[in-house]
Amino acid sequence: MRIDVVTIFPEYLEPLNVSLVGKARARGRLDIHLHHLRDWTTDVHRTVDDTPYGGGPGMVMKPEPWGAALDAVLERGAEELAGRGLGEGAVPTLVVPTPSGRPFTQELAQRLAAEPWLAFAPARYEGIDRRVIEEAADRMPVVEASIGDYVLAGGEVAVLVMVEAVARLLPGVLGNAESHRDDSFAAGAMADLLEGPVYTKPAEWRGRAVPEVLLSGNHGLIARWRREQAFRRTLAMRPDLVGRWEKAAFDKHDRKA
Ligand SMILES: N#Cc1c(-c2ccc3ccn(Cc4ccc(CN5CCOCC5)cc4)c3c2)n[nH]c1N
Repeated sequence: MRIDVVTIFPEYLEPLNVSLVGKARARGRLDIHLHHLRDWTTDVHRTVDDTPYGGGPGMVMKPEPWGAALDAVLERGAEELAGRGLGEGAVPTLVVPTPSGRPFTQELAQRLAAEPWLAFAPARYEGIDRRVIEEAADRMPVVEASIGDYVLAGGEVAVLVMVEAVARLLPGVLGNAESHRDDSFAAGAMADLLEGPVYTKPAEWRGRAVPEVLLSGNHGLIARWRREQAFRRTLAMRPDLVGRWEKAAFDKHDRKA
């Protein structure tokens, strides 16, 4: 997968050089290109923002630098991907982090992980002039997404979240020991349930023992205990998911009947 990121804070994305994403890059599973938006400004001050039409708080990111930056991303990326046999005229899916976006979910991460090329447009200030998104949507798929119901100062943190969530789903990125098979929110027997508690050695620590069932070697009992713990955890932390899980479990049972 190729990923392009256009930002005025490339240093904010340093974490994409370490750990899981860093390893995926080193293994050639992920090819990330950072682009400094100010490289597409034309004034001596390298201005990227201006006052909002119609008044209101803060500043808005100017369309010209973004338009020129996205032009360059498309041109360079298409050339590189054509060189890898992805066919002429390839375009990325443009992901725009925004507080007014659709929820960034595991399902959306899985959808994006199936794409060969993503471009991220993390904004700052009050966001990007709307015409940039509309013009981009005329030439590539655009996904406007939010990582949660809280307010950040810009989109770079969201890019770190989204890239990690997508990267761990790419083939060969997670080792066997770290399967994403039982992820919360992933499809499967524990679909939509939160993970229950996990334990490792020692069997007793500061007077607290590991639940006996986990030491029993009885895999059926262990699996049942884990499902029960996952259900309890979900009921306590995310009762909104329990309904979804019950429906999925019922549908599954109903389909068998
Ligand atoms: N993903 C994600 C995000 C973001 C996010 C993502 C991208 C950008 C680019 C700029 N910002 C700052 C910003 C904050 C709030 C507002 C709304 N304004 C309405 C008028 O009153 C003032 C406030 C606009 C811009 C961003 C925030 N926040 N939270 C998420 N889950």
